[in-house]
Amino acid sequence: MSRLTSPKEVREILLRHGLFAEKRLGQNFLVSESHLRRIVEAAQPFTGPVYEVGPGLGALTRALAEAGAEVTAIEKDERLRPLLGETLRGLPVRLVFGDALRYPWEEVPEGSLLVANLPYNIATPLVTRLLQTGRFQRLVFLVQKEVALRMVARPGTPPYGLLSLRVAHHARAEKLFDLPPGAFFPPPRVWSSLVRLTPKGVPDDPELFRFIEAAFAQRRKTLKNALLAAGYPKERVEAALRALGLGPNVRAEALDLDSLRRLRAVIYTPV
Ligand SMILES: C[S@@+](CC[C@H](N)C(=O)[O-])C[C@H]1O[C@@H](n2cnc3c(N)ncnc32)[C@H](O)[C@@H]1O
Repeated sequence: MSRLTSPKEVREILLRHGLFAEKRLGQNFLVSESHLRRIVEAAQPFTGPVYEVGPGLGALTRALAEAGAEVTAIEKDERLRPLLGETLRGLPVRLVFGDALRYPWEEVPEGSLLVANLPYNIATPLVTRLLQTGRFQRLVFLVQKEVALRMVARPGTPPYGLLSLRVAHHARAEKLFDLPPGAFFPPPRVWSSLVRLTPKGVPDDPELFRFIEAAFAQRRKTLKNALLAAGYPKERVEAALRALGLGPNVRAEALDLDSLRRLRAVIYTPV
């Protein structure tokens, strides 16, 4: 059986099934055996059911199942059904065909894991949603390097923003290693990174994030002007900045999650 770990093997199996890699679905298949192994290692131990989004040709799915994971794989591309039937034959994998953004993630068992080479166009909304469910104990996934940098960014650095804060609210974030375009077939235009998120079990806080969205809505403005533009009362904003020892020209991207949380609390404290 083909290991699917070279461009040649991937080209052959696609050809045999009359298929081609669909760019629209982010189909860049991982063809590097050593990276495959490192992804499986980063996800272990498999202390809960493993969900994979986008099994593609089944290379990662197979590696996970062979390492003892109980895998549910959700694939949008119905054309891959016969091919996955072949590559996953005999393995205890549950295949679901459909859009991962419509999957009932709120119903997965607590302590589940996500392990995936994510389609680039749904990575951010999907990861945000999975964190919000509070059901995952570990998420290990490949994304474009630029998205990985935003997920792990510290305040005051260019990639820091709403995504960094959403991730920081829910989880400890690590960027484990980078992969060159040549680790995939067809090769994407950009580098990718493996990210591991370890949720802290903190409930979602939609009101805090409405405030943070307002603070970051206009990055060129000062925090004060961004909040005024969003309708927060001037005297409360000024008083809160003073209470936190922040100058009137401070920008949202200079503040960490804790400072933004305190700022919001002071703005909302009745006088
Ligand atoms: C980057 S490829 C990864 C394939 C395979 N896991 C690998 O590592 O070689 C992304 C996969 O996600 C699938 N996909 C794209 N959008 C999806 C969606 N909304 N829901 C589920 N799967 C999706 C694509 O068809 C493709 O198989």
